[in-house]
Amino acid sequence: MKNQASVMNRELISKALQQSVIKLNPRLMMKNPVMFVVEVGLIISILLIFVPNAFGESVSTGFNIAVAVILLFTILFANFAEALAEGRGKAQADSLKKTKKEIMAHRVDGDKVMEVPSTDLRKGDIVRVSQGEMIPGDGEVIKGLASVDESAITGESAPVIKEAGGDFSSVTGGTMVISDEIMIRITSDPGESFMDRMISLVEGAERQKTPNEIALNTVLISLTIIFLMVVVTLPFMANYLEIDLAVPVLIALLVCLIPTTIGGLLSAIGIAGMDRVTRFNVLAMSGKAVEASGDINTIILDKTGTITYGNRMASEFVPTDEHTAQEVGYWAAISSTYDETPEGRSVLELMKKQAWTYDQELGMGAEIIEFRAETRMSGLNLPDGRKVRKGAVDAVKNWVTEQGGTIPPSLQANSDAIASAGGTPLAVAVDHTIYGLIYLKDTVKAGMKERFEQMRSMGIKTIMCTGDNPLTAATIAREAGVDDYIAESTPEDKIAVIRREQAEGKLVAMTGDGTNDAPALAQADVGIAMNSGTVAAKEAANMIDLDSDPSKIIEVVAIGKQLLMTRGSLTTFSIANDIAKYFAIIPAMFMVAIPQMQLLNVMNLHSPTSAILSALIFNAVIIPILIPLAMKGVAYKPMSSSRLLQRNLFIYGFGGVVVPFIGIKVIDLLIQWFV
Ligand SMILES: Nc1ncnc2c1ncn2[C@@H]1O[C@H](COP(=O)(O)OP(=O)(O)OP(=O)(O)O)[C@@H](O)[C@H]1O
Ligand SMILES: [K+]
Ligand SMILES: [Mg+2]
Repeated sequence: MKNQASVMNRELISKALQQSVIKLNPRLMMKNPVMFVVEVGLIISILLIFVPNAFGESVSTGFNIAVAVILLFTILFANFAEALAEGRGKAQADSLKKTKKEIMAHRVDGDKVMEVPSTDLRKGDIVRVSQGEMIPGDGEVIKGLASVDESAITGESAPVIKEAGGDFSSVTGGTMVISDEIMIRITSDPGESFMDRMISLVEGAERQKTPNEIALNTVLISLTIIFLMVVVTLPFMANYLEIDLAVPVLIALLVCLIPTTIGGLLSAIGIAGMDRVTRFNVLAMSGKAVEASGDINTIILDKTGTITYGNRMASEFVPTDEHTAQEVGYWAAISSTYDETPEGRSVLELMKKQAWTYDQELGMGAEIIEFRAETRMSGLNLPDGRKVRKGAVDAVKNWVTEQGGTIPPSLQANSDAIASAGGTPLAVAVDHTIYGLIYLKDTVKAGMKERFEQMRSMGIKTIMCTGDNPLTAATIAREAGVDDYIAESTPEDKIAVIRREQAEGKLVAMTGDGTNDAPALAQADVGIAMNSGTVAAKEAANMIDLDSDPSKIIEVVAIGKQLLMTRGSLTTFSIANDIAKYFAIIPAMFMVAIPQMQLLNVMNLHSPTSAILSALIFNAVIIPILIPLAMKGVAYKPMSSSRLLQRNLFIYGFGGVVVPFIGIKVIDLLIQWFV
């Protein structure tokens, strides 16, 4: 994603110009009712050029042609805004498509290995990928460990470790294995891969109007209908005053009154917002998620892999009372014989590093108790009847007590010492005896404290939710600088926290990487999964951060706020504008018949004709003038939302009334020699 198409290059502009003409098709136009009304006006005014008396009172052919030309440009400008916004996504999609090529995969069928094209792979297929080979499809590592170059999708050149079991098990098609060998279970059918989704996303194929946009559109349509009724009834009232109003004049009045500025820019604003998120290397699955992030009050983060680097490694075996470190290591290793999680394998690595041995045969034929977030334990039930466990200290304590064992006196102090240093203690037990602890080390990602400080200044509360013990949680929470934390939380607890906040009327974002985070990611208003995380997490989320940086939420929130502000500001501006145009046109229409109307001609415009045309020209050119603002968004500074609102109301409301007076006057001065 980092190899972006430059913001405005020649090719982009020429394609957008083409699209602006193609979009004149009334069937496409109908999707934007405000601009569709302008198009109907255009058709009528063209008709009047050829049949001037079609609706009675006629005006000069020159005026008729002028109105038609200005209306045509009004529509073209609006189309251009939308096409330009869409064009950037299309250019990105094209460059992504180029990286997508067909490759050969080694599909494993039982003990046969078959060479098949990647397009033949289906969900559930198992493939083997070795050093130097491209990963043929999205999937989950089921065996082995490899370093993978994901720069094709993330733009990040440093390789990442992918391994079975843990939160780093998901792989993406099109990325490259640069060392070792892994077995992968394919998780997507052809055409539904991550890359496919990414392409259709940036291409805008999946773009749907957000609820906010639909609401605003409804307001704009209502305004249009109201003004349409006003303009249609106007001739009857005028008739009563014995004034004849020509149809082209009425069309010009209508187009000036209806909210064409925001109507023309609305979809460009939305598309550009999505595009800005993508440029921060975040994939948003819907515009709704981007908008919601602008109003986020609370952010829930998981600890391991989100706030910390997540490579929780065994660094020491700590015995209790009469036991030795070797004994702890021995039983920790036995319990980890089949534990494919990074924590489990790091135990075996620490044994190797210490050059301590254990009976590798002992675990053979044992019943495997896999690690689960709910039990927070893993281990084996040995064939000889002994049960070996390792896991969160409180979980193992409960398990030992249930079997009638006692808790060694020194356990608590040792475990507290590890936890207060920010480490995770895992207790190791066989039946009713606790041998000691495994010290799992992890570190807080760099720069977290400053980032959480920034969130606080944006008025966002941060809560860390972890399955870890309270002491470790407290230490990491302090180190990272989050506002609040919840320890020993199960997946259900994470959802409960989100629901509690939502019940208070708050909008909640959740970041996470694990399968156990998936339900919470789905429950949150904005769920951001780390790209390093599991397939389940990525599927449940409505955004994926390709850089796996949880503090990226700051940028996403800023973009969301900016999107909402831009839309609000331009709507205010557009409607304020129309008031000024009203003052230009209404006096002009009645001036000839009612000389007193001259009083209302506050702008002292040259003639009725030039007044109407100036207003109409201003109405058209304001659209392209505002395109850069619609695309870039109005500037966002972290401050309270009420102050922001006041500031924007002043700039865009007051500015919206004043600017047209000046603009129309200038245009009037310029065209007075022609009319
Ligand atoms: N392989 C394992 N075997 C036994 N116990 C484990 C294993 N891995 C983790 N644990 C224990 O289970 C607890 C919960 O782990 P898990 O990774 O599910 O936490 P979590 O809820 O995702 O929170 P976070 O990711 O923020 O730490 C850990 O704190 C640890 O005590
Ligand atoms: K208008
Ligand atoms: Mg986790």
